Amino acid sequence: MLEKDIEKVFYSEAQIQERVKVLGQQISEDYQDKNPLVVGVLKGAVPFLADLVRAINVHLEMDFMDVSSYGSAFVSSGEVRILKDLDTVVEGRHIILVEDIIDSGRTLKYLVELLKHRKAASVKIVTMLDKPEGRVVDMEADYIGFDVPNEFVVGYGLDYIENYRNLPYIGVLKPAVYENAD
Ligand SMILES: O=P(O)(O)OC[C@H]1O[C@H](OP(=O)(O)OP(=O)(O)O)[C@H](O)[C@@H]1O
Ligand SMILES: Nc1nc2[nH]cnc2c(=O)[nH]1
Repeated sequence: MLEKDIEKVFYSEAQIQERVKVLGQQISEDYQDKNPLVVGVLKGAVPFLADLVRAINVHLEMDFMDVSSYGSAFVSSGEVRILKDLDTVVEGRHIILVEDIIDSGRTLKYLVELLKHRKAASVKIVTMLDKPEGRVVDMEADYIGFDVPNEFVVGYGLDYIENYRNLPYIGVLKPAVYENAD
């Protein structure tokens, strides 16, 4: 079972779901008649995006991008590459970028600049988690679920070598999990 690998829960399923509802209400108020394009950043944002769009009560469209910036399991390489681009034309659209976490800020900085270059009407960021102590570039989200300390977190989309994304809560792994990894 997955639970046995968890050392500490930072945010429970109930806390997350309650927070997602509030974010959805705020976004609904801010985006009336704007038909935003909600852009999920694969893969980590998928659980959050799935819950968030169902808490938003305005017309919207969805699309996805896949970018890679993580050199190893824990340390960002600093270089962002597009693995899957959007299918939608961005020019003139109000973009809501959905992320599971902002850590160094490099992924979002790259994406925001790209979308502005493509002449988006506006670009705003919603992230479930913000890790301010991890920041190496200047980047802030417009809507934030929760802050987390400078620890490697998993769950609710966040992985450790592709595992634990399906946990409905957010926490940290027991040290033994890392010790037993190859
Ligand atoms: O602020 P940063 O330091 O750039 O880190 C944040 C990014 O790192 C993770 O993605 P990852 O590249 O691990 O891909 P994944 O979503 O597929 O797990 C996360 O989902 C963010 O996209
Ligand atoms: N799983 C996971 N991925 C990240 N990407 C950037 N920071 C983190 C983190 O704390 N956990």
